[in-house]
Amino acid sequence: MAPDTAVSTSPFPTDLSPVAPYDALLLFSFGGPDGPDDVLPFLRNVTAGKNIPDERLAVVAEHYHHFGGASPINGQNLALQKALVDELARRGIELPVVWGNRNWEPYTRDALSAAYADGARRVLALVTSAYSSYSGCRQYRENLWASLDELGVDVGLGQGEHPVAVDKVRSYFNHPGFVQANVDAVTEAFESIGRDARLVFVTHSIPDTMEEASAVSGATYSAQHLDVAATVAAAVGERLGRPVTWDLAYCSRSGPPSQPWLEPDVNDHLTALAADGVQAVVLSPIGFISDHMEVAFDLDTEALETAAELGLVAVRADTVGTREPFVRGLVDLVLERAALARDAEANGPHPVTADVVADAAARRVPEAAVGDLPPYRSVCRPGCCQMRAGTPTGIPAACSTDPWS
Ligand SMILES: CC1=C(CCC(=O)O)c2cc3nc(cc4[nH]c(cc5[nH]c(cc1n2)c(C)c5CCC(=O)O)c(CCC(=O)O)c4C)C(CCC(=O)O)=C3C
Ligand SMILES: [Fe+2]
Repeated sequence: MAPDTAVSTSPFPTDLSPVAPYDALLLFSFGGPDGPDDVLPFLRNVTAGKNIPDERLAVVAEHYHHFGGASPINGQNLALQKALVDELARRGIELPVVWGNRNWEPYTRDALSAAYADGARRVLALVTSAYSSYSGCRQYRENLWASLDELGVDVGLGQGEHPVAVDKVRSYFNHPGFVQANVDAVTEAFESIGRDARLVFVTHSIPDTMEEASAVSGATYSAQHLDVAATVAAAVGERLGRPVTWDLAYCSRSGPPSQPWLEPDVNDHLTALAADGVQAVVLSPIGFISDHMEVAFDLDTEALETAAELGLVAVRADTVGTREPFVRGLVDLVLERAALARDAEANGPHPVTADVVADAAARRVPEAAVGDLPPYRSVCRPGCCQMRAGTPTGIPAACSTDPWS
């Protein structure tokens, strides 16, 4: 117990709004086509400067056309935006929530521009990806920097001068809210399958080079998933009253076949499990927060078809979507990031910007995490999550101690 005379170091002073210094929250997502005419321009946006073969693009365009040319992701982001607004209101917190995307309308720049016109000068970005890697973190931060640059020019500033300052909520893969919502969803899937089953966690594959580069600010992309998977599986086992056997598999590989990506592919893995005598599987898409195209097509269409062909009984667990523990956790993360910002302003750079904060007690603001890994950094390190280790992209990125790395 701290002595009574101790100076209060509460990260949540009562004289300030709990979200100060922020005046807007940016729900920051990938984006997806709204109709058939958007599919090709959207895919061009996504793959600009990437080494994605034309054949792969034609295949992915078909996935979208299979669903009428519209991605489910935009409706899901609107639902999450509404859930965040409701949860903030329930707590009596005033903070407008704007929605912007990297690859489709509403674009990041336009969302920031609207927030700026409404008076916002300090914006907090919440990315719809729970894990850290080039695709899940840095690429969003690069888009943020470019968008802020354009907005600066719009309002009469020069290139490199930003009218709004933006911070980012840390990668939240091991936050208790995200983990709890996954535990609930997987438990429900086991209850619905009503028999013993292998638990197969699934996430987006990435190139091996991107996996290696993801180590700069902490555990790698695959290590982050393995930690969450172990935590979720253990909690589900406790709920069911028996241990659960699990694996991690990958979906949605692209890139040329010559380039190594994380494996096993979920379809290959199901084939191997069936050959081993496994009869039933629960697929848990822990790599994704909503049922967007990777889930709707790569899992619900393709992987479930593979399972059926193999004679496997298979159920796909829900993504966290707008589940209550998840949304509550996101708002907790917003308050935590605001407390970190206030603390940094009052007491100098926060330890989150230092190299190692292994000891939870040494943190001036408590940051919740479950599993074996520490909470992820709120401010990315120089060179964090490049496309490949040791090869700077040369593209500036916001929300880092070194934007130009
Ligand atoms: C790690 C990761 C996430 C999870 C984190 C996060 O959620 O952000 C994610 C999410 C998503 N990926 C999406 C769509 C696409 N991703 C592509 C391509 C790629 N993804 C990659 C990685 C990831 N992607 C990578 C390494 C590539 C290769 C090219 C590159 O380095 O960029 C391509 C091009 C065609 C193809 O190659 O498949 C498309 C169309 C959508 C929208 C879905 C919808 O519309 O509902 C979402 C949410
Ligand atoms: Fe992707």
